[in-house]
Amino acid sequence: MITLALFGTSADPPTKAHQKIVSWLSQKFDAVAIWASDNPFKSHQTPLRHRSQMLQLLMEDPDNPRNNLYFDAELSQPRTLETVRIARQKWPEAELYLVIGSDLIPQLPRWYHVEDLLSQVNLLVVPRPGAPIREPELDRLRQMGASVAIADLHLPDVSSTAYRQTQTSQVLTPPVARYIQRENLYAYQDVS
Ligand SMILES: Nc1ncnc2c1ncn2[C@@H]1O[C@H](COP(=O)(O)OP(=O)(O)OP(=O)(O)O)[C@@H](O)[C@H]1O
Ligand SMILES: O=C(O)c1ccc[n+]([C@@H]2O[C@H](COP(=O)([O-])O)[C@@H](O)[C@H]2O)c1
Repeated sequence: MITLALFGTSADPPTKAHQKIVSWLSQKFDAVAIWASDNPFKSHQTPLRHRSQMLQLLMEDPDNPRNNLYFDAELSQPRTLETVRIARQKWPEAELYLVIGSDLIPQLPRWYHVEDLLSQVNLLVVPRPGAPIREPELDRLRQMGASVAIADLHLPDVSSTAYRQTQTSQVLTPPVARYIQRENLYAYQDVS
């Protein structure tokens, strides 16, 4: 049995935090599957094909020495239950760990068929600055059948939203910043 981490993101755009998460997972798990997807709860500023391209650029980082990262466009489903169904077909021998930041804990009970989802994966929560992990919320997930672990990982306080609002390229990895410049994405538009 191998351990497989599943990390999906809207990647609009992917930041240095996403990069750190992927590097850490690559060191801790036998294999890591990543994908960019549309989020049923959000609208996105950039077409999925660009977000997928930018996410793949994270894999070029020399901090990812292990050859165990898989970008997989077939996993790119808005509903994670569908992603997990596909992952189970592809890696039938794997124990699955669904990775989410702690900011997603309060909304997880509203995900599509969440109890079915939680019965098929372990949950690995990555602490996010500004999103404290509250025990009652974890208990609620456990009551829904979740097996929860907390990652021992310290991440920068950066977000895709902050990038979209300020275009501060320090929150991006250099290949992603170059891609955005080349494709002229997230161009500042003053509509006032
Ligand atoms: N700085 C961070 N620390 C911890 N987890 C993070 C961080 N940034 C993103 N994540 C986690 O990575 C996953 C994908 O995040 P997402 O692509 O939505 O980034 P985001 O910065 O939250 O985007 P947006 O600002 O557009 O909502 C989610 O599980 C999220 O919780
Ligand atoms: O399955 C759901 O109902 C569901 C609801 C919201 C978000 N998700 C998934 O959660 C992952 C992270 O989303 P995001 O926007 O926080 O990067 C991404 O793969 C989404 O498809 C899934």
